[in-house]
Amino acid sequence: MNWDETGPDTAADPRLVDSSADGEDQAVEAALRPKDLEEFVGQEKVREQLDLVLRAARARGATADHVLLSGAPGLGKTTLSMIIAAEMGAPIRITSGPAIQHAGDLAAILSSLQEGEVLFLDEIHRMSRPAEEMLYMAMEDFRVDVIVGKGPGATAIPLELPPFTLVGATTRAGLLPPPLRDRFGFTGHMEFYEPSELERVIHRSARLLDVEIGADGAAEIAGRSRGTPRIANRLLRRVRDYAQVKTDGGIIDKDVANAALKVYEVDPRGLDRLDRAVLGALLKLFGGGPVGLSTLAVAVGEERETVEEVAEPFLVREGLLARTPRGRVATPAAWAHLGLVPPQQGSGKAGQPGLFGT
Ligand SMILES: Nc1ncnc2c1ncn2[C@@H]1O[C@H](COP(=O)(O)OP(=O)(O)OP(=O)(O)O)[C@@H](O)[C@H]1O
Repeated sequence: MNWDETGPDTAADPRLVDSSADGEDQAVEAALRPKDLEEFVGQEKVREQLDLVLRAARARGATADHVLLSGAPGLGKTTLSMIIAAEMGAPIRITSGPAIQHAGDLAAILSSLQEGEVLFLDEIHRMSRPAEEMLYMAMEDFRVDVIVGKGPGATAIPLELPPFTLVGATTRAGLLPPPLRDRFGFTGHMEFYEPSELERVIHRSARLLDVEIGADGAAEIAGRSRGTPRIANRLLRRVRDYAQVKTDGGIIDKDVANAALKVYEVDPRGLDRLDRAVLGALLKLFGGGPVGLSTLAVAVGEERETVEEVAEPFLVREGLLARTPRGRVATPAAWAHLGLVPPQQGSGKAGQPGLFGT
């Protein structure tokens, strides 16, 4: 198969393999979200542990303990928070760290919660410091002190809160200050999904979208979904479009999925045009490295941050690229993936330290 690795228009924006949600995702995701723990695919450990936490709380007639969910975007944190509310028969309020810039914003939300309500706080690590400190007391004592006035005349008015369950979500649990982390009764770490789990997600979504898909078609999409259900669902929708136009709505099999994803430039391992441009430049222009990030970014016509934050994490996770103190280095798997042969040791450019800037 002929995949183009370099070229001037390397920016694939918006990217089909980006794990954050775009407008179309948000509209469709509501329909595709599993409604209970039973329907939620994979994450066996988190599911089992959470099931115990929720059952025990229900048996006691109590509000469930606060839950922290950590993991990359698109792995199901929002979905799980909704499931927690559904399993507890409680309403849910959804907000996010960046939306709460002042302690007063948080006080307004907390004071309007109903008893037992689930408060889902996405990107909890991005909350402002004063709001975070208010949250400590709210989580522990179901109370907040609302400060009225300024300077020496300021007074704290205590406000009792109904018991509630905070579900915090973060992409990086390590960024949370320990006092906040410690106030969660349960922490679930969401892992990337196995291809077989993504196949189940795809079959389920296909049923809901009324799309006919074969086992080999689902496997083909799953393998390119970067371990992420959101990407699996998005690729399924694009393959469905292709099948609708090119095969008159025929069944999605391996060949259809393959041909569709070639059009969308998502390769068999889930790399898109930007990923392949970065990898292609590293191998073809710099002999596999080491090469500095800035040099690599110029070579693909992208910003340094785009290469570092958008392309590299997946390439590193896939074991195709390594970040070393001397610069970016391609692994043997990278050469194999692009069907190229690494230069012989000593005869080529590869492995010569400091040759390609920083
Ligand atoms: N375990 C799962 N089983 C089936 N579908 C899933 C699962 N996890 C996620 N999904 C689907 O993937 C999509 C994205 O999930 P969700 O919005 O919960 O991710 P998230 O981790 O909250 O992402 P973000 O951090 O960007 O908010 C949803 O449409 C949901 O239906």
